[in-house]
Amino acid sequence: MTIQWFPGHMTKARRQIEGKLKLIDLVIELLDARVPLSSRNPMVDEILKDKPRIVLLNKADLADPAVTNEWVQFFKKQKLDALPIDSISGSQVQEILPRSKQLLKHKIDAQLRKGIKPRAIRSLIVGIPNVGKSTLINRLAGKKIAETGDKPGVTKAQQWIKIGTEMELLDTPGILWPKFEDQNVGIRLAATGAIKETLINLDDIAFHVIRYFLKEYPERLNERYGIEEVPEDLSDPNEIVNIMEEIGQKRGCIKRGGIIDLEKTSSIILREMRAGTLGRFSLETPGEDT
Ligand SMILES: Nc1nc2c(ncn2[C@@H]2O[C@H](COP(=O)(O)OP(=O)(O)OP(=O)(O)O)[C@@H](O)[C@H]2O)c(=O)[nH]1
Repeated sequence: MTIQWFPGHMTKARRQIEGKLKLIDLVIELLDARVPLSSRNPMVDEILKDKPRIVLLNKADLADPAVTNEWVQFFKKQKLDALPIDSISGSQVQEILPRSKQLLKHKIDAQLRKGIKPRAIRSLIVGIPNVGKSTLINRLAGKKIAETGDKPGVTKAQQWIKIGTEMELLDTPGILWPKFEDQNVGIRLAATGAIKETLINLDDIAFHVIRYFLKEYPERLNERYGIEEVPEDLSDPNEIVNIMEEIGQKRGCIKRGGIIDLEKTSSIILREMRAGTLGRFSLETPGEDT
């Protein structure tokens, strides 16, 4: 599996962000709480350099809360303040301003000591496509500013949006790219809907999802599909395909001649997983190989 990504786009995106960095005090790095590393640009430190930064683990409403907690600790060790949020309901979004002020406290205090009234913190949201940048901008602004959608690559058009009196946000987010060369990253991003399904074989994505759920959340597969036994050897692809076929059989995905329709089965698994029918889940944990 290879995903084509024109290197020229990366250079252009990087230059655009570097141009904006000069205008701002703070970067808000948006990651998907279910896949914080896979949804992270591998060159982000190099691109953002020493610009103060807070990390937001977005879509935390969909992620496994225990694993999200582990990620918060992981980022803390890297001296990064990570905050789980849900941009749709707005849960924890109100924490962004106090955390930003805390991060820039030395600068704000220095201004106050000189008798200067601190100006609004200028910030920029950065993240890969479909991570929720526009949804967060709209939530912070309290109105619809940016175009949102569930298809990757919708964000377009720049001005400062006032977030109360203490923060201003650039209305156009910085678009980063994920680590495409890693097959696991591609699969996890396709599983969470961050990259177009057409780029990766549906069966491949569902295969990896089922294997992960068998390992981490077997009880969910039992509840939903009646999968009572977890195969001993999860590294054996046959075992995983057997489980997928069992699901297909139960869901009536049968082709002519009694053959299980794996593509239809995969499509059902992915749809139900994304709709939350299989419960809240994370597809990677800190320390695990990505
Ligand atoms: N459940 C949940 N869904 C979210 C959250 N934030 C965004 N979404 C959904 O994720 C999808 C992508 O959100 P956008 O705000 O369009 O993402 P974006 O990063 O601006 O995407 P591009 O325009 O492609 O760069 C939409 O369907 C949103 O409704 C969240 O916190 N929780």
